Amino acid sequence: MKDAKTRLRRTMMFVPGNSPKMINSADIYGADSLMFDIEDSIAITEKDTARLLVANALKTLKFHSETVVRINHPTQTPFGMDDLKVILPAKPNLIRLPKVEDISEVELVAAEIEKVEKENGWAEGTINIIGAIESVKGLYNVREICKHPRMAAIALGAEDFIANLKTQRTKYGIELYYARSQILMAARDAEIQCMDTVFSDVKDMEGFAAEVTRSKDMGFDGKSVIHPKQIVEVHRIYTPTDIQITKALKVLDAYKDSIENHKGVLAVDGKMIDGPIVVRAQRIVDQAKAAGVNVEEKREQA
Ligand SMILES: CC(=O)SCCNC(=O)CCNC(=O)[C@H](O)C(C)(C)COP(=O)(O)OP(=O)(O)OC[C@H]1O[C@@H](n2cnc3c(N)ncnc32)[C@H](O)[C@@H]1OP(=O)(O)O
Ligand SMILES: O=C([O-])CC(=O)C(=O)O
Ligand SMILES: [Mg+2]
Repeated sequence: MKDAKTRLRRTMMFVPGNSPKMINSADIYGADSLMFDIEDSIAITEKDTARLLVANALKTLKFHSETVVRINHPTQTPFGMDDLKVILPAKPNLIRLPKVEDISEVELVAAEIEKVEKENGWAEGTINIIGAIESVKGLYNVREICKHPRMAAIALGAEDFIANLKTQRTKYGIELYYARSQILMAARDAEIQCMDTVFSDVKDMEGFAAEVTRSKDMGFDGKSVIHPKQIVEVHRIYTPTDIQITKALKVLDAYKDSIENHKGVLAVDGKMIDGPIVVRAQRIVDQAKAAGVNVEEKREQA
């Protein structure tokens, strides 16, 4: 479970669960997580087919990416509990609980997971939950929701959220600023991850890059995406630059030296280094390593 709360999740790509073609090729695009959808991209008449297709894919295909299944809501729709019955035995890494509004909904899904883990002799925490806040009511309960032990991450579902807010999405996202901030604070307080919502215009790569940069700067761990070409852009934005990495290494090396040699206040390139700077430097190095950067090579180049 520890890994579920910390693993690299820069991108989580939605894959419609009724498309064998997209399901079969999804793993080649290098998303950190793949989210097979049986909720809003699937028509009511296709729910049974999508559920079975996704379960079958999970059982028979090998995935490098983390696997996530977005179920239908377990109490607000007649499909959610059946989704769990079919999907859980196929052992996805995470269940995406959409439109979550209350801790009781997380408890309901968690109880089903626990049952299936026990039946199969799997370790506790084999399957975890990512919730999606998609309404004001959900936002008001987000702190309690994030603290459930099965929760690995929380996400914003902006399309539904703005419908509930009775507004529209703007270029700068002012209408989502409060929700994004609140969800982030709740995630950090609960020590789980936080994913930003989809950007639906796949043609507008400039607008997409601007939104990803803003949400990364706010503190989000990653972005939900709907098309393979969005993956490359998010990974580029989320991977620290060479300059950031070498600077961070310098800070960490100086800090290590000051601890080992009992030195007092230290400075790097004329700038005083204190606790929070060391923490941020460590995060940059961790992010670079997680993204596959050879950090030792950068140290040699520094
Ligand atoms: C508000 C919400 O709930 S959002 C979440 C629900 N929405 C979704 O799940 C939508 C996911 N995305 C998609 O279905 C598609 O990207 C669409 C419909 C938007 C566009 O699809 P296409 O017109 O096929 O896009 P395009 O032709 O550019 O695709 C290029 C390739 O990427 C593949 N691809 C595109 N999107 C995806 C995806 N999400 N997952 C896997 N493969 C994909 C296509 O199959 C195609 O493969 P090919 O080159 O082997 O033929
Ligand atoms: O969770 C997401 O990003 C997609 C979604 O369902 C929404 O925006 O309503
Ligand atoms: Mg939604």
